Amino acid sequence: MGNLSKTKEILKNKMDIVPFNDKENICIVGPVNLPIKQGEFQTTFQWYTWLNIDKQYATKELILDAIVNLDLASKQQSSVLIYGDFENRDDAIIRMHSICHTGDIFGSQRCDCGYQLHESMKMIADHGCGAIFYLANHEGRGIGLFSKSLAYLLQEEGFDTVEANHALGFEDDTRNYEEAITVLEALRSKPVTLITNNPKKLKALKEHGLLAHDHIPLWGGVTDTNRHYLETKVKKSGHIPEQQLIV
Ligand SMILES: Nc1nc2c(ncn2[C@@H]2O[C@H](COP(=O)(O)OP(=O)(O)OP(=O)(O)O)[C@@H](O)[C@H]2O)c(=O)[nH]1
Repeated sequence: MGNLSKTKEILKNKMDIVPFNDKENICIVGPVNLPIKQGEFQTTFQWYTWLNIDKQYATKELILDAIVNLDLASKQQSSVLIYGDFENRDDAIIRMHSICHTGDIFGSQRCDCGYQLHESMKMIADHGCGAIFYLANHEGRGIGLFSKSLAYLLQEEGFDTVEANHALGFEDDTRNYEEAITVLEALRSKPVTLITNNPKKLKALKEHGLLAHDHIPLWGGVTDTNRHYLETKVKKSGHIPEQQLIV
């Protein structure tokens, strides 16, 4: 303990650097053993997190030296929970979950995000092999938390979720899945089955040749306060209704 070069050797064994774009690499760290308990549901996932980092930090050593000065707490990172033999098993199921501060953390009933997060974690553990990507730069379908609160204020005046985004000058959905797909490709090369109702997510994976034929729909957690939001997903955002099961 306390020997700096030994500490770095331990950490470097759990780090992987993969190219992302012209300016950045992605540094993936893990697996970290993560026992979790949510009510009756209790299991252990293998947790990986990742950092988009300027290519000037080209080695693990340079990254480890830089982290104290990079103000990482103000740039929230994404992560992924893995269950089972994710690299090798043929039939892995995954969810690409967009962060929802209000739904996932506070249990907001304005949306179905908290339900989808917890339900998909259970589905993956029950299935025996899969991953849940928790995407930190997707808040409010890509508009950010502050803007989402403005959108909610407009919704209280009668706008639906899509109209509120447009009224603020945003697209309905500005999310991008390239970063998560790069990490997925580092963890596994075989196709996956996606837990989603969202055809844009299916399209993103399909373009990378990573999509198994079927998808797994995830409707539920409907309340009086999120029913209109869920209906708007189908009517305006193109989400696949409950009864239509094949891509
Ligand atoms: N702008 C905006 N974002 C919202 C609202 N309600 C939830 N969100 C965000 O929407 C994201 C979840 O997206 P959804 O479209 O509900 O679901 P999805 O991820 O596209 O599709 P599924 O995989 O089927 O769940 C999260 O980032 C939430 O923060 C809202 O009223 N306005």
